[in-house]
Amino acid sequence: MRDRMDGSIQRGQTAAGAATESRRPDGAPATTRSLMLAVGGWPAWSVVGGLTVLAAATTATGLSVPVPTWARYVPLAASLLVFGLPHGAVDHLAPARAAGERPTLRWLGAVGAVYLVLGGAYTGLWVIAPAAAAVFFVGLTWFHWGQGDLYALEAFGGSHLGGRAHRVATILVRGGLPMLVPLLRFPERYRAVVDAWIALFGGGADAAWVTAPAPRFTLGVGFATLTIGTLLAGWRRSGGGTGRAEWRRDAAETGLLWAFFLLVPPLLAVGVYFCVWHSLRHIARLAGVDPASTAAFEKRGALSALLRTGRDAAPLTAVSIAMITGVALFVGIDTDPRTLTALYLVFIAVLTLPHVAIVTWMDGAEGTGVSGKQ
Ligand SMILES: CC1=C(/C=C/C(C)=C/C=C/C(C)=C/C=O)C(C)(C)CCC1
Ligand SMILES: [Fe+2]
Repeated sequence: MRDRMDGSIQRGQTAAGAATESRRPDGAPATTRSLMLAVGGWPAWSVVGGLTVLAAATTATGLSVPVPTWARYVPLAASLLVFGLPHGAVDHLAPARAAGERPTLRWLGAVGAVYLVLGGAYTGLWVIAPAAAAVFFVGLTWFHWGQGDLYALEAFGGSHLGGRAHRVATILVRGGLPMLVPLLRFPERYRAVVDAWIALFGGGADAAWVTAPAPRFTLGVGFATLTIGTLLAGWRRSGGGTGRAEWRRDAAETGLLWAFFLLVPPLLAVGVYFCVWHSLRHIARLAGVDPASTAAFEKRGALSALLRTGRDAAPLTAVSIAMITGVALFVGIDTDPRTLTALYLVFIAVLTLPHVAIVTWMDGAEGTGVSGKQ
């Protein structure tokens, strides 16, 4: 969908691209790239890189840094305000903007209906079959976080990305890093999180299959092979010049995330990743389709663009926090952080299904992700 021209991204073919270009004929595609680097690139690389170096140093020196139990919950708790919940709270405006239109009542109604139907159905599944709903949630996040990273790779340049098979493989690799790699190193902690989701619904909290060693070994070897194969395919396509540099960034990110999720305890790692990696990348995407945020970025920089998107996200973030607080009070949940985290994640799960539908629709409208052509 994007041809490379003089090192900038050409988005002419797409609905959003056409609108973007007509709004800013002076090089909007390059702005998409710098927005993704400034908002979705450097902050994520610094935080995830810093934590990985720290974790590697303590592991290598055998030094044990006791992380107090409550601290493990901090990033996930922070995601209520720090980019996590807010990144989805712009869904009512995002599809219209991705299509190069103004959000009208019709758009709002359509997004509301998607949330009501899919969110409602998925809530039902949690009540009827919590174990199946839990497995589905991990699979859904696997796809969605992979989809988010594929979009970012394209925004960075992405000329090493191939056709559909390579794109699907890239989604599987990028989504599997946060969803599968923690299981390989920390099965017990992984299982505790899944058990707590199921326990919320009173079911027998026993996801014993999570910690079974044989499938874990097979999954690990399979996923490592998929990672290497996907990177090799990208390397072959990348040729020389900027393509090779883009491939190098992809490979470095992939390696970094492998190390991060192998070294940092999962609750902490997934919480940090959700806030500064996935959510910030999506916010960079949102800012890129919103003329006001893009203008703010061009004039005053990344923080200004973030504040504008934050303003759009504020009302529905507040509604979501009120809803989850209401549910917690209504069911009289205890204040054990494990239970609160489980409730928060199930709440996120219910919001994530419609959110994924919206983002997948945006991919189609913009001709990106699996919908992208080479
Ligand atoms: C916390 C945690 C887990 C799952 C988290 C999930 C599934 C989060 C999903 C968040 C979403 C979808 C946000 C919206 O984009 C695991 C990997 C089971 C175990 C380790 C700790
Ligand atoms: Fe998302």
